[in-house]
Amino acid sequence: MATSATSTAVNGMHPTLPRVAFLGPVGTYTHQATSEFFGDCESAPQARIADVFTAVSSGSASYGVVPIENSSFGPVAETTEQLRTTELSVRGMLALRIGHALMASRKAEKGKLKRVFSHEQAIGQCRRYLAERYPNVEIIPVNSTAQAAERAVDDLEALAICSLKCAEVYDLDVVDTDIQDAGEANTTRFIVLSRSTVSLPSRYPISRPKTVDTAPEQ
Ligand SMILES: O=C(O)C(=O)C[C@]1(C(=O)O)C=C[C@@H](O)C=C1
Repeated sequence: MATSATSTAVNGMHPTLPRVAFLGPVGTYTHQATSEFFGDCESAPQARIADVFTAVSSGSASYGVVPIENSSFGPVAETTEQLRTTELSVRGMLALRIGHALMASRKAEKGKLKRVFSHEQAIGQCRRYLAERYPNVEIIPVNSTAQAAERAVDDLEALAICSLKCAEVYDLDVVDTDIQDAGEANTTRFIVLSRSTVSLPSRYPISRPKTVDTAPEQ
C-alpha cells in the first residue's frame, strides 16, 4: 500500500488535500483502496456504503470510494442498488487483491468461539472455509470487515473476518490467514465517485494496475 489516508484537518477543513468518503471504519479494504488511489487525503469514513453516496452528493466530501464487484462472490449489493438512482459520476477505478484473515480478541479462549462477524461479501468469499472449519458458529453480517474487528474486541466468543491491517489497528490475535475460498485469485474492484461538477485532477490515474492487499509490517 502506498501511503495511508490521513486525517490532518484543521477545524474540519484541509486547505489542499481532497476530502474522501469511504466505507469505514479505519482498516476496511475500501480504506486501503482509498489510500492506494489518493495517497494523502483527508479521510471521511462512513458507516455504510449508502452514506458514502450521501456524503459526496451533499458536498461534505469531494470524492467517494466504494467496492463494486468481487471476482468470486460477484456484485456488491448495496453499491449496485445505489448506482441505480445516483446522480454521481464514476471518476476512477482500481482493484485490490483481497486476502482475508480470521481474528479474535487477545483474551478470547480460542476453543469457545460461538459467532463470526463480517461484511456479507467477505462471508460469501469464505463460505467453504467457514463450513469446513467452523460449521457450528453463528454467522453475523455487519456493515464492514473493520466493523467486524471492532465487534470482536470486546466479545470474547467472537471471530472477525477482516484484513490483516485490522490486527494492528484493533489489537486482535490473528487466528488464520488467507481464508478466502478463491485463494490468490480473490480480487475486489472499487470505484471513485464525485458530483458531476467535480472533476478528477490529472495527478490521479483513472485506473491502476491490480495491487496486493499487504500485511502490516511486524
Ligand atoms: O468491509 C470492507 O472492508 C469493505 O471494504 C467492503 C468489501 C466489499 O463490500 O466487497 C470490500 C472488499 C472485500 O470484498 C470485502 C468487503
